[in-house]
Amino acid sequence: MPSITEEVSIGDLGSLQTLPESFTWKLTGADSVLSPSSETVEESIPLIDLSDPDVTTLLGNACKTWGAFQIANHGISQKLLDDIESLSKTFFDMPSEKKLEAASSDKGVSGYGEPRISLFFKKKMWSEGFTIADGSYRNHFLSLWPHDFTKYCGIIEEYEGEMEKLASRLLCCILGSLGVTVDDIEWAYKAKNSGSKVGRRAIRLNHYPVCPEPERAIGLAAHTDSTILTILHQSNMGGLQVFREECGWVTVEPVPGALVVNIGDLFHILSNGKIPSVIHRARVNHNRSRISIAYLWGGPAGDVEIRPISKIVGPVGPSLYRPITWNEYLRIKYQVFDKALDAIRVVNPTN
Ligand SMILES: O=C(O)CCC(=O)C(=O)O
Ligand SMILES: [Fe+2]
Repeated sequence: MPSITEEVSIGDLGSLQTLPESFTWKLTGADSVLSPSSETVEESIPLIDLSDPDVTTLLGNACKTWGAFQIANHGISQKLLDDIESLSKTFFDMPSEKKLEAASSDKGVSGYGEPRISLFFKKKMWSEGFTIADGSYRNHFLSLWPHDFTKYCGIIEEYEGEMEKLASRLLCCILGSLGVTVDDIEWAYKAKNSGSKVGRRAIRLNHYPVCPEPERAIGLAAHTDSTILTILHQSNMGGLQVFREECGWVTVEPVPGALVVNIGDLFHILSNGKIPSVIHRARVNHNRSRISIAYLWGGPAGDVEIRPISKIVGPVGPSLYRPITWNEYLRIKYQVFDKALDAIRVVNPTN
């Protein structure tokens, strides 16, 4: 059999019959997934109906136990979810050269390319993505789809607007479970009252092509999101797994119409570690490709400092994380990756 050159373009992964060496991961026992027969723990993240009268308690418990949950009755129309999924599919189905025309620049995050966390790993991940972090997607869309430009930009704008509302609603409820409100976060309170956006946000379209040897490959390596929270629309194809200390990796089975919510590092900081960010990853499979759309709801722009909410820390409890701007946190994250929260942790917290 001819050996596969290591010059693999991520835009062509789905056509490969053999797993190239640069994509092989050594997955160990710790990487195995909780067997569905385990009786000791709840088997996966809870599905929460947002119209449930007990929603605050349910969300609070899910956040503390799992750092992730699925939501039903979230108010996002199925049409919008289908539209953004088919937009993503149209993009990823394009020839590699076409996708590369939308490649992100060296400096920027917006555009087409490998997962941003790739730089922390020697091996490559079996996925490609398109990040929408600013208005530059409009230029890409115009050259990719001159005829459908308005329609596709409309889908992105509507998705951003709807997700922002949903994310704010989730933030209120989860804070409520800790006995505080958005008004207890100074910058969020100011943003709310001035009618500006609470945090910066991005949409990441992810594509995981079919893989010849899924057990030796990884779609997206283990990470936490640098967000307040992330709302993930996964197509009806599973692949997302969350990590829980007590039971290892747990698969999040897709529930039709439901969305997945992951707690990110910023919520971890705001809650002084009471609502920890969740480690998660994406696996791949050999018979169907998978698309996921992540709405990443991040921190405030500029020199605004974020810190644990004083009402949560309380008059006696020490604040575990030092004040930091969101830009600085992201810089640290892209230097030390999974040690970023430790890097801003106060060594000897005093009251
Ligand atoms: O595709 C998935 O299931 C996970 C995506 C993800 O974690 C991300 O985009 O940060
Ligand atoms: Fe993620």
